[in-house]
Amino acid sequence: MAIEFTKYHGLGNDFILIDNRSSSVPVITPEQAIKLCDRHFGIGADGVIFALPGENGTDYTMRIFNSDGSEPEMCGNGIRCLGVFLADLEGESRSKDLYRIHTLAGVITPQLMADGQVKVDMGLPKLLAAEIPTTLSAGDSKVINQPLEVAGKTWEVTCVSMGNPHCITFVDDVAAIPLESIGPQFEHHPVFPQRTNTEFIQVVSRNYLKMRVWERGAGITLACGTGACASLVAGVLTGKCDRTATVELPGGPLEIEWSEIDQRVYMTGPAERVFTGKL
Ligand SMILES: N[C@@H](CCC[C@H](N)C(=O)O)C(=O)O
Repeated sequence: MAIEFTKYHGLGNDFILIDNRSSSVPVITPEQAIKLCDRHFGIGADGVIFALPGENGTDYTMRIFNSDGSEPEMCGNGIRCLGVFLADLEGESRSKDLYRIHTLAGVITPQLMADGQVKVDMGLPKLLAAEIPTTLSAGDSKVINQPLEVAGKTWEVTCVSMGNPHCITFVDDVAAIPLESIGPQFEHHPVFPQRTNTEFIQVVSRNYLKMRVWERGAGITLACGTGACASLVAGVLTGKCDRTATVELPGGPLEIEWSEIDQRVYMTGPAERVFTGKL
């Protein structure tokens, strides 16, 4: 059976997108996703994303497999790519610019803007330890500036869930962080029962943050949308930044806002089609 795919990226966080609208079961298994994501023996990507029929009255459902075959609840850069992919698939029959997407993190709404950017209502951040989940604090308390021992050093971490878990550490110089060696130690730390994504943040000003990320199930990536949202929320919780900021990632900038009005997080950034192919 031939399966068509399109490769997209959001600031270098790259995905294989598959039109799965005729079935609610992904046409690729997690094991196959691992092979497709391989950068030497496959297509090469940080994950595989499926556009499935909508559930619970939504327009579509998004599912995603990380490059290690695990299934995360949400993906910020991926959902911007999905928005553009859906618009391409619908072509002339497209009647709207805003899609309601069912995800494991709830309903997320990417909106295609006139300037080509995609603005996403990423929903409410979750802040309680049990929701992250982490055992770093009592389940019903927040995890803000908590000490965590990793690689023989004590790090002050703040944890935020954007549907998926994030552990954020503020540092003086992101370039000096040995991400390759310490990333996996954060990801697999026993205080994170579902593993974690880990963000290192340098506060350049109250509206400009520099970020490097180690992603659960994917390792070092050039950008992480949920990570940028979680980091801004962590910056506000720790008093380090304003509620609106540019988060500069190795792949480029994302504009993030944690709205004072509705407490939801909004992310704006690009999504680019790279090429199409057939498996
Ligand atoms: N790159 C993504 C996040 C993808 C999921 C993550 N690896 C996880 O397992 O939670 C983003 O842009 O948010």
